[in-house]
Amino acid sequence: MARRPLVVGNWKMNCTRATAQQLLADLLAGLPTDAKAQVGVCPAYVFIPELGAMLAGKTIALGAQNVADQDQGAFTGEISAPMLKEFGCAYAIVGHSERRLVYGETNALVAARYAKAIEHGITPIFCVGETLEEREQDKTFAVIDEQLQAVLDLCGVASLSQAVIAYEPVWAIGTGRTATTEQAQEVHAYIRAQIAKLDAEVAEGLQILYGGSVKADNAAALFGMPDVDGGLVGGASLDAKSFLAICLAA
Ligand SMILES: O=C(CO)COP(=O)(O)O
Repeated sequence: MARRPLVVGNWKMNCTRATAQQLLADLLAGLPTDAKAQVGVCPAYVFIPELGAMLAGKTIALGAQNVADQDQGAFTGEISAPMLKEFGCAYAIVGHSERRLVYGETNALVAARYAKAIEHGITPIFCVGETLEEREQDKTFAVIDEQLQAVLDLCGVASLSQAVIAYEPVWAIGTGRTATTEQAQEVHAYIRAQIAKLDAEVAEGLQILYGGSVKADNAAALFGMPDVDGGLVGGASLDAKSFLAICLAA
């Protein structure tokens, strides 16, 4: 089964109201309608209503950078899946390393967020990946096993047919230090093989994105690897020209 490439821009906590609109307008103007890759953008929550309106009927998909583990209630600062759905979000990133490491989100919390996205028909972009220290201690696969297992325990392998996985080695995020194509392929193939042990069909159809210093000049090589199905792009997604070049490399 051929997997369609997917390229998603994670804008993180960047842009003003005006620059967010301009960036999206430039992407809409520059992305060919017959682009091979599905393209998505994940702006900060406050920009979602306006950008969602700009995207009505367009081919670029809208996503959020996180999603609550609850539907509604006394959860100050959280945004629920039904709220995101109402504003047209097709995707929600869960378990980004910045959430895990800066804000202390655990595997269990990430799995609960993932579950809510699935329950409400939002595709979670489930991030996994090791720190530099973990890689140096040869713990990469063990760390990824634990991150995956939390989601498998709560939601089962079938849920992955409605999800996307993003492998983001923490040491490659925002550092300009990209994983080599071989390093990325090795981990992507490992993730797919682990899932294939449980369900070969789900594993075959699963889009596994690479994230971590994806740029216009390394995207084609990364996306050319057999188990790399696109990218989750941070810094380079804030510049329309470079993000469009990355999209077209997929
Ligand atoms: O964290 C990332 C995407 O979610 C990657 O960020 P950079 O592309 O800036 O390294």
